[in-house]
Amino acid sequence: MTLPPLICQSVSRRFEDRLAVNDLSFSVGRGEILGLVGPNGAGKTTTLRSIAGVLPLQEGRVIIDGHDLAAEEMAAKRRLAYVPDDPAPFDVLTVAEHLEFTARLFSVDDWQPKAERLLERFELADRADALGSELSRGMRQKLSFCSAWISEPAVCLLDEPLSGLDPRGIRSARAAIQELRDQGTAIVLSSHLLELIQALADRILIIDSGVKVFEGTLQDARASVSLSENDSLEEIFFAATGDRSGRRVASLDDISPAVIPPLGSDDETGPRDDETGPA
Ligand SMILES: Nc1ncnc2c1ncn2[C@@H]1O[C@H](COP(=O)(O)OP(=O)(O)OP(=O)(O)O)[C@@H](O)[C@H]1O
Repeated sequence: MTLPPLICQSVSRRFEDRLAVNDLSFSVGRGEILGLVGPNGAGKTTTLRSIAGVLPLQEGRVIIDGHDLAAEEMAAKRRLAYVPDDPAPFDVLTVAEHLEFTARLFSVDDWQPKAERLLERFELADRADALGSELSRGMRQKLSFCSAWISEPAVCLLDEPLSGLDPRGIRSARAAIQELRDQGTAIVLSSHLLELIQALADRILIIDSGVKVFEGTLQDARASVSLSENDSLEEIFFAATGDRSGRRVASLDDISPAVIPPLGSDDETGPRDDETGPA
């Protein structure tokens, strides 16, 4: 039996009286990109920050590469990389020192050649000695990519990963995301760039007001809202999230697959084969 590298089970997150994420469950399989989309304030960043352990988990369960985030925090976090929407490197560390720090933290073998390759790839090699405080917005983004990639994570969370990148950086980042997927990493890719999601994601998770409104493939979504096979994710997005009065054009609930075991399941090792998501 193989568990998906990322399992989120009934995750909820409240900020005072506002429920930002509401009973959200999904999983991401090995070598799969899950596209996370939703309107402003839908709860995408809160979801990613909860999985990454940046926000303490209030309700629900997160399992990363077989490790329960609450019970085995360090083991779970060692298998996870997170590229936040606004990366903030340490002001007093250089670019090269960031990669050394990350590599040592994650016990990466033979990290130096990997770091050099990543710096070349993301066009940071000539800024290796620059301090974090000296980096532009796009350079901080590229450094965040390098730091995530060097740990060879089982699960990678990407929050608006292309923001701030120049055209060459965008091309490199897209290729790097696909290669990471091909190496078997489970990726959650959150973005408002629906063209990016449509091009890279294997499945889509649409959330609105913290609630899942759809999980599945583009084909599933098109079928459920009677769109043609040429209709884009943008059409599906509007159908799923409705107009701003809250009205949904169509319900997509019926085709959202249940892929994880119920909370409190007796089988702590996870779901049976026939209950798991894509392997
Ligand atoms: N630290 C916080 N304190 C209070 N409320 C918060 C905090 N972080 C997020 N929220 C609220 O939680 C809800 C979800 O925010 P979140 O940033 O997760 O949305 P998002 O889908 O990432 O939005 P966007 O697309 O605009 O980035 C919003 O109502 C937001 O105001």
